[in-house]
Amino acid sequence: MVSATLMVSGTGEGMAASRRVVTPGADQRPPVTGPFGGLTDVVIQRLRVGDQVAAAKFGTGKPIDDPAREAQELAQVRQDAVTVGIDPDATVRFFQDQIAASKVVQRGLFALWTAHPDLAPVVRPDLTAIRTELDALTTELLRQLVRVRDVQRGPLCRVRLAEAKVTGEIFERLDRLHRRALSVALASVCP
Ligand SMILES: C=C(O[C@@H]1C=C(C(=O)O)C=C[C@H]1O)C(=O)O
Repeated sequence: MVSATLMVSGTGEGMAASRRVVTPGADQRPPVTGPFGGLTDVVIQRLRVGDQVAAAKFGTGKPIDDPAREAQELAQVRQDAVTVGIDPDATVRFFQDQIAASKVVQRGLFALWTAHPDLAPVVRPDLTAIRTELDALTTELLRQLVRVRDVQRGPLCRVRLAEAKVTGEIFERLDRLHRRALSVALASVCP
């Protein structure tokens, strides 16, 4: 039995974000399907880390936006893209979307927790540790981008992406806020 804070759709944006439910084998969900399944899976993992970032910042006066950190991340992925042989501009665009999506999550949760302080997290995670986790996800996302290169160029890119997006939303039980963030995060995957 795994206890997880799940985001349940249809109950108002973010309102269910802090509802504790116990799901049998939440770690055994079916995988997001199709050639973009792996990529979408990691994108969703990164969105969930956005919840942790929000919890680390909320009530501390730390702003959601950290332009210096963003610039450093984007410079790094530009360099990494060249190393692994994928388009640096497209890669930077993709990571700009990941950052924007994380901020959608953070803003949504800040708004929720401000309006409903009883739903605010009681434990404040360590932002430095979370950023280490984000860096690891960056490496994994780059790996996934290399894997999907040909599908991105193919005629069915949007169809395949829609498949991964919909199965991701359902299997990962994303609420409205996280679905909105997922749309932002996947916006530039297909040319
Ligand atoms: C995730 C954070 O919040 C924002 C989003 C970032 C990201 O998604 O990489 C980076 C910096 C911040 O603008 C953070 O501060 O680490």
